[in-house]
Amino acid sequence: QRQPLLTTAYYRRTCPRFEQIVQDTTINKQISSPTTAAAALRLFFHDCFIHGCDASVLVSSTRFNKAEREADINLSLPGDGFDVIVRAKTALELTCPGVVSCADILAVATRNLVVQMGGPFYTVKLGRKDSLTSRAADVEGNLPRPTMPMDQMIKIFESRGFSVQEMVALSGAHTIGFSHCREFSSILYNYSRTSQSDPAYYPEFAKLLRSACADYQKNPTLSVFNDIMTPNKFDNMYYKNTQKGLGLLKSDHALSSDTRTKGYMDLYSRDQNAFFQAFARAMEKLSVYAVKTGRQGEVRRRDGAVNFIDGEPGNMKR
Ligand code: HEM
Ligand SMILES: [Ca+2]
Ligand SMILES: [Ca+2]
Repeated sequence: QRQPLLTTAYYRRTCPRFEQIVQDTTINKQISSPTTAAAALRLFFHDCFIHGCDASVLVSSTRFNKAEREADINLSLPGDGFDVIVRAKTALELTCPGVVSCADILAVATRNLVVQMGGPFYTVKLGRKDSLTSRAADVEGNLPRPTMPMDQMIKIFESRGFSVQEMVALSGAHTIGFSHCREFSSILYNYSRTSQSDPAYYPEFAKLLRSACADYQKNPTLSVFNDIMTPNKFDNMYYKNTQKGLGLLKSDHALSSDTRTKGYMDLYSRDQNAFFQAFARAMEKLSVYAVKTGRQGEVRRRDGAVNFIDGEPGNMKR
């Protein structure tokens, strides 16, 4: 696929305060809701892997269309991730109406929030257009699940041009944020530390998780930190944890035992600089993955709705 032309100067004349407005919004939002950074980072990943970084994940369902947001895997995306984008969009529409795409806001907000958590800076080029469609049916099978075989996880990344090493680097995102108990609880029982395919939980950690999640079937909102050591800091602790049996998801354990990924997990657990460099480069690459320019998309008036669909109520006319 041809790489469309994005530039860092895209809004320099049409919306010179773009960067400042997004920056003010992410800082205020992260202070009032500390879960925002992880929420936005996962939201961004789930957007980019489905038809590129085009804010398709932000679209709400209508009577006529079940949108990506309502795909099963996206139901757990927290409201704070959507809210920070809506806030920036609202401020930007007051300053430079109809100019800045939701896709650009999501890309820059995510980068800012990663940096605010202590993670590496990377350049985000601008000029993405927003998608004209969003379909829940396009999601399943195109995002990794914790119980997927490694072959399939690798395929999902490689089919989008991301190497095994880049997959491992991007997974370091699990250094922040939460997972719901239902995502890993079934493997907390009856696992064997010696079986190749079972996760090698440190026994005391498994015990802790079993008690934290004991009630999860009655209370599906129960969740735990992805990184129990430094949950609110973007660092390489995710890799150190998984090596010690403190990985949370089955996929985290798989990455540290599979021969194709283990070497990179070792490298990033030893060397935070190597991780930061690889993560920054992979995020920069992710942020331009399959983006839409020109007439392939539009600048939405609101994040949650495409501007006009024939005969569809609830959407603004052009
Ligand atoms: C490699 C395969 C991956 C799998 C199987 C996976 C799976 C998951 C699952 C099941 C959760 C818990 C969601 C919940 O219960 O609410 C989660 C959380 C998260 N994932 Fe991943 N993920 C993967 C890769 C990635 C990548 C590449 C990124 C970003 C670059 C990412 C960023 C996050 C973040 C930030 C959270 C925390 C979300 C929050 O706190 O709201 N993940 N992931
Ligand atoms: Ca998308
Ligand atoms: Ca951490």
